Amino acid sequence: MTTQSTALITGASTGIGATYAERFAQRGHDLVLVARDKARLDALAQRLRDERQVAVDVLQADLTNQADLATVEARLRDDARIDILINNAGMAQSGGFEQQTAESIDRLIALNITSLTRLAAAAAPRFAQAGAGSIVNLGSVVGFAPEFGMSIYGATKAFVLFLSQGLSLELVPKGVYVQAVLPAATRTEIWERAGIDVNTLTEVMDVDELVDAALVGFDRRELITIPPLHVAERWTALDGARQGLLADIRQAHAADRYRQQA
Ligand SMILES: NC(=O)C1=CN([C@@H]2O[C@H](COP(=O)(O)OP(=O)(O)OC[C@H]3O[C@@H](n4cnc5c(N)ncnc54)[C@H](OP(=O)(O)O)[C@@H]3O)[C@@H](O)[C@H]2O)C=CC1
Ligand SMILES: N[C@@H](C=O)C(=O)O
Repeated sequence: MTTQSTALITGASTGIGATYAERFAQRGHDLVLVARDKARLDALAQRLRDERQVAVDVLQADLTNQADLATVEARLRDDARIDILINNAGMAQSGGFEQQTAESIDRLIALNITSLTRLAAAAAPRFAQAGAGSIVNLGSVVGFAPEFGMSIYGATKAFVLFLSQGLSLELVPKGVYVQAVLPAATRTEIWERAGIDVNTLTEVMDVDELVDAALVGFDRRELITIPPLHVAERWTALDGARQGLLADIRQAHAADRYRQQA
């Protein structure tokens, strides 16, 4: 059986995921492409087989469906050729918090949080056992921006950042690389799917540029890759301030500002 490195990419039928598929095929990786739209997946798979002479499997799955998610989990657990997981599938939020329904909330969290976490959990033990493997999680700068107005979406992306930092601390000592990629507005269908005209946005990055930048971070084994952040020190300062806050936590007693004056 071939030991060719294989990348499993979720949300691979279009946008960032489809671009990751192009790039990893160019790099000679075999692929497993996951999404709901089988026709688009099949067309991309055949083109990449023809153009790049790599093996491409299509795994049609709705990652908000428990049975489909379990199928993809099993593939990650059982297929030893897969050593890269691109946890990319995601959706944005349509409307404000008050316009959300139980179903829209459940769908957003099921895709952006549950499926991403479950797939990382399916891959991590085998990667750790092998002492190798990469897990790439697609977050968003919106995870830093409650001002953006997509409160649930942004919260899902803040989750992705936190999870990636935690997984990196746990898995890097076992030889597993973890990367969180945080794009800003990037020209894909996600906007139209959320009912937003991408052409109304002032600045939008081309998807090829986003993924190529994310892969620079991947090749450098960077933990947090924020392609649109031109002042890298902003992130290091933010994360340093976070760690400073933790250092100032005194758990035994409430801070003076919360203590009733006698
Ligand atoms: N574009 C942007 O501005 C930004 C995007 N991101 C993040 O990047 C990631 C990719 O987004 P982007 O490429 O822009 O989005 P697109 O909407 O262009 O693509 C989303 C992909 O996810 C798949 N997908 C959607 N729902 C499901 C589902 N229920 N089950 C399985 N697959 C599903 C879609 O395929 P199908 O419909 O065939 O299932 C598609 O392949 C997301 O996590 C997003 O949050 C982060 C910051 C900015
Ligand atoms: N997907 C975009 C918001 O809809 C983003 O994360 O910027």
